[in-house]
Amino acid sequence: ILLQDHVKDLNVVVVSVAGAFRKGKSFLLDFMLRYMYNQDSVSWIGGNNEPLTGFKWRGGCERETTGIQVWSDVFVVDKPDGSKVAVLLVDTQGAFDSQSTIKDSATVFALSTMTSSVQVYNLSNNIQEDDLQHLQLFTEYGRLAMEETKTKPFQSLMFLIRDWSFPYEHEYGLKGGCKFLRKRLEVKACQHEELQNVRRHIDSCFKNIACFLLPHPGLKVSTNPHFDGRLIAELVPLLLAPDRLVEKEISGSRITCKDLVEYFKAYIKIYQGDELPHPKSMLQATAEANNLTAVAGAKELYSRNMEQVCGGDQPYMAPADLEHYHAAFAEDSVKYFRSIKKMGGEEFCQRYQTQLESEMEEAFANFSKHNEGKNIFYAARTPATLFVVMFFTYVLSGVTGFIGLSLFAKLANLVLGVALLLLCIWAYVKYSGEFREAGMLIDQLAEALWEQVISKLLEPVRNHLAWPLSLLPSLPSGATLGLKKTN
Ligand SMILES: Nc1nc2c(ncn2[C@@H]2O[C@H](COP(=O)(O)OP(=O)(O)OP(=O)(O)O)[C@@H](O)[C@H]2O)c(=O)[nH]1
Ligand SMILES: [Mg+2]
Repeated sequence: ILLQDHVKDLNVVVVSVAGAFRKGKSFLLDFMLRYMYNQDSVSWIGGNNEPLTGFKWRGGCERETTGIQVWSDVFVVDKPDGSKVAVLLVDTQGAFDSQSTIKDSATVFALSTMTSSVQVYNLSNNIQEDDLQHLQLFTEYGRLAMEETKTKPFQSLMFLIRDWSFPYEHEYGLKGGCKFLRKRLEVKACQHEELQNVRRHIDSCFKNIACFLLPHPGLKVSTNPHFDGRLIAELVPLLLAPDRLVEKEISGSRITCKDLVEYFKAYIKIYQGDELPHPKSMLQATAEANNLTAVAGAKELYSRNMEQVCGGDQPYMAPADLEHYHAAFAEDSVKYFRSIKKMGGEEFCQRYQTQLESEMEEAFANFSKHNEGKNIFYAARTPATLFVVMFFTYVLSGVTGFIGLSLFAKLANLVLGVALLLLCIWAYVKYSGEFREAGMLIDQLAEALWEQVISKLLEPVRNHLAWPLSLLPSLPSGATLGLKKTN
């Protein structure tokens, strides 16, 4: 549609209508079509007996329009300044129907707002606070997908209020609408911050904001055909008369039909990807926030308790005791988590409890490591192992040299030299903090030697001489050094 030869290089004007489902959006767009097809005629609005065709509309309670639809004819209009522009009319899927998630509704609304120069926000009866909140959510979702600019990201927004029934307070039409809107969007010092934020957000998103009050088409229409017609006849040219057309701009520059295709593709790709957060229903978002706060509070309680028994300034503690404390504190924290009132129900809450438990396990692993670091025997294990190796090879080289096996003696001496070298490197690393990878390698080597050879060799001796050798490091399993828990 947009790449036809006669339009592709013209600046584009995109008028879109969006809002909740079943509120007469497609119906209104069909009047816009009548206007565009019969622009030169004063009676463009048509007779009472002409069927209203174009974008498919119907009565009933189930949704009709799905997705985003553009009218297949792009209208070429001469503006008063002599330039030619292409006008595109866009119908959208109604928000909040029973088959769409909040994300679906937000995506349709955001995409149509991002790609239109005039967005008509179609509402019924009144502007409610939730209408503003949804507008805020949807436009924010749109803004996220666009490149960040200092200017306002979107162009014109027209609140269109159908079935306005308070003309005695604010008269029908644009003038009454703008007066009403000014009052509704006013930011007052006495307002709650939440209300102020919504209003500021909407103001920061659109360059122009207007409002039009349209009466109920019901009885008045059948008894007085000119009544409603007059207002529709007023509304449509406001949006579509040649001198009122607003060309689509993206980051400050006007775009052509051809460009619009590229923008559509790019935006759709962003919404298909995983980069954007998921817009959620109010209950879900609130429940998540409740649960996350409770998880954070419970975890904080756990960390504080653990800090008290094994924090940085506390001495080394036997791992078994530490585990004991961990179990008790974790239980307390879960109890605390469960005692906080949260929205979302049991199953939802259970998911966050599992998250809390795994976070505490993670924290415990860190506390344990920290605790092990405080054991001086653990720290001394590498040099101890190297010393044992050196001692053993020294004796071995002496004995083998004495009985004439000089090759063995030389080999033992070589190992002795390597062990000594490793010890020197290790000491340098510990002292300077440089070449930490080399230090870690030596630690690993020593640990493997200790676990695989020395501790096995020492096993029988340890069994015979239980007490003195219990001082030898045998971490991490079952060290009995450290302080006993006091109640
Ligand atoms: N009360 C009222 N009804 C209207 C108005 N305009 C149109 N309708 C009726 O609203 C019904 C739905 O019209 P559609 O144009 O199909 O509504 P829609 O918003 O496009 O609906 P979806 O495509 O499902 O989102 C039709 O029966 C129209 O006659 C209006 O201003 N007030
Ligand atoms: Mg529709």
